Amino acid sequence: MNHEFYIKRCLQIAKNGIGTSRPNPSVGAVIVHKNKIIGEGFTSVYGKNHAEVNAINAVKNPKLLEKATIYVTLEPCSHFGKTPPCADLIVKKKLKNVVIGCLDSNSLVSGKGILRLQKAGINVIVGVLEEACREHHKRFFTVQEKKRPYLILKWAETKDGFVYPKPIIRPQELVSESIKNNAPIWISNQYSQQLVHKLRSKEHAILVGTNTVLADNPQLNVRSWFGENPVRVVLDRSLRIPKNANILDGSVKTIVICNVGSLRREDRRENVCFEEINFFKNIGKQICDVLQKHNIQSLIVEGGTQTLQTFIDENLWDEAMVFVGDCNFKKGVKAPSLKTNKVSEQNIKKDVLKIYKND
Ligand SMILES: NC(=O)C1=CN([C@@H]2O[C@H](COP(=O)(O)OP(=O)(O)OC[C@H]3O[C@@H](n4cnc5c(N)ncnc54)[C@H](OP(=O)(O)O)[C@@H]3O)[C@@H](O)[C@H]2O)C=CC1
Ligand SMILES: Nc1c(N[C@@H]2O[C@H](COP(=O)(O)O)[C@@H](O)[C@H]2O)[nH]c(=O)[nH]c1=O
Ligand SMILES: [Zn+2]
Repeated sequence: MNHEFYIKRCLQIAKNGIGTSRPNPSVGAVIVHKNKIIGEGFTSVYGKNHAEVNAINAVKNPKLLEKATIYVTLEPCSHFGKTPPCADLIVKKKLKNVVIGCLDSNSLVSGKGILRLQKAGINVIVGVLEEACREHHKRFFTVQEKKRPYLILKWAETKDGFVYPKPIIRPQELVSESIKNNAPIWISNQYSQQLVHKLRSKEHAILVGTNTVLADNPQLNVRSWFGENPVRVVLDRSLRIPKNANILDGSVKTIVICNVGSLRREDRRENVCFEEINFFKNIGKQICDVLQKHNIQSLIVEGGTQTLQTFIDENLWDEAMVFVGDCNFKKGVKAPSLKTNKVSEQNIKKDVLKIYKND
């Protein structure tokens, strides 16, 4: 049997649950009998069925299960969470073989799911396309193993390395009424922008710095794709962002991170959660701790340069997506500097998307 072929199919369908299954990993499961797929499933929204249950329920003739193989991207669970253990269901349905992409590193499950299957006399194979499965479950593994969200840095720069054509805006240049007229200056093209919205729909939260809000008045939502808007996170050390900024409109959950002691009663707003950190050191680490507290599984850091550089300098990032637009600014706010070799590059019309990984 071609195990890699069926695990590839599991990975393909597992993509459907990214962005909706969290904090559960989006697992893919495929049931095969005599080289024919007889059932498929991926993880439902949190609290509902796991992939294995959906795949088993999809099999029209349950009698075939006893002679079938189930393929899964991640070790079947063995604990009672929101739902009963999938390993127990596989034992109960008497599946013959289980082929697993990678082990679960959740201490409640790790190795225990496999043990349960083996004790019931089921043949278990582990580690088929292991690296690809770990990559697919990167958000889940980062939270489990590093106790922080999966961190994606993202920005657009000109060919000559700028993110904005003017010097940084000083707070005194802005009065609260004027922010409504502010908008981003686009470097990347409309196709790249749509790709960014797709990316936003897959990740749990999105963060920007204070100057970015003042200069761009961003919305940070998913308008050009489908799916949920990410939780907005904004740095506002001394709470200088005007209350009429789009980011504070309460349309999605928003977390404002300010300096210890700067929050006054009158700053509080509906649907905005204020969190205090110490802005003098380890800002990135403290932000991660705040996000971990809010159970955030992944974060896109969208800029500006100072905010992105904060995460780079603390070596707190997993991947970086840099869109290089087809233009030059000659001066302005410099792009962050990343001293890592890029792993891939693709053209989006005249833009180039460079992807870096931090191993
Ligand atoms: N091309 C692109 O992809 C993007 C471009 N931009 C552009 O970038 C420009 C803004 O970039 P930039 O000026 O770097 O600003 P940021 O948006 O990174 O905001 C910087 C501010 O955030 C707070 N802050 C962030 N990190 C730290 C830190 N480590 N320590 C203390 N305070 C911190 C500070 O606020 P405080 O001063 O109150 O202490 C600081 O002034 C804008 O003009 C925007 O248009 C922005 C995003 C993406
Ligand atoms: N200028 C620029 C970007 N800018 C980023 O996008 C934010 C605006 O988001 P929204 O208000 O949702 O459209 C802006 O504040 C900044 O973080 N992004 C890019 O992909 N390409 C670009 O050229
Ligand atoms: Zn399960």
